[in-house]
Amino acid sequence: MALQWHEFSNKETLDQQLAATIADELKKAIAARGTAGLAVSGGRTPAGMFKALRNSDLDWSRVVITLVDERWVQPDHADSNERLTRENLLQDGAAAATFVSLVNTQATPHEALAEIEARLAKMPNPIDVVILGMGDDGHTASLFPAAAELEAACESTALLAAVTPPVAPHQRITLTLPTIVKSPKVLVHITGESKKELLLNAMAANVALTEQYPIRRVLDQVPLANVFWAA
Ligand SMILES: O=C(O)[C@H](O)[C@@H](O)[C@H](O)[C@H](O)COP(=O)(O)O
Repeated sequence: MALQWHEFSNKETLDQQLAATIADELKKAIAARGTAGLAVSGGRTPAGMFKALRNSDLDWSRVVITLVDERWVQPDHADSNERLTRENLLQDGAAAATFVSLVNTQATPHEALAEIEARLAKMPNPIDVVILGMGDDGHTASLFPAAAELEAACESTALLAAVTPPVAPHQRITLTLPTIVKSPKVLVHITGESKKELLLNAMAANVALTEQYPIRRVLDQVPLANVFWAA
């Protein structure tokens, strides 16, 4: 595991540079195999980057986009990561991309897993580019510390797992840790001094404590993780 930090003087520059990096990786994948897969995070951090990425000059019709994780709400809900992605990324040029939704109308993600896992047959495997966020508790994707399903989601051979966060709202569906770390390009997108400090603490923590920090468990298995950060 190695971390490469990319620090920017403001969030706008970070968004543009991260978008340019993602676009380059997607173009390389399309040139190599004719198709490219991208998994994006939700939450508050990515909207500006999505807006910068959506006009990148690439053949979006060859790109398959999904989420790293989704809250178990319908796509018109204010907390939906799909809604965030549709409104901010799947517009302009990127409207031509194929989007794979991670929700259906079943009551829980646990019941829906098999159907949604089958949808991901459209997604290149490994996923060419995975963008991770990080929560204030050290979670990434929906790998939450102390969740009952955490160990299974860190060891599963499936693409997806259902997770019940101990504190955060909504049940979740998430890429499993093995699915994330199989990607050749894992990019971490975080902002603010407290997240920088948290990530550095997680990476420095004694290995016995790493279960408190799912982000560390993921990055320990990535040969080179690039962190994009601005205050
Ligand atoms: O659905 C989600 O909550 C995410 O995909 C999640 O893993 C997110 O990346 C972090 O919670 C950071 O969220 P913020 O960007 O809102 O701080």
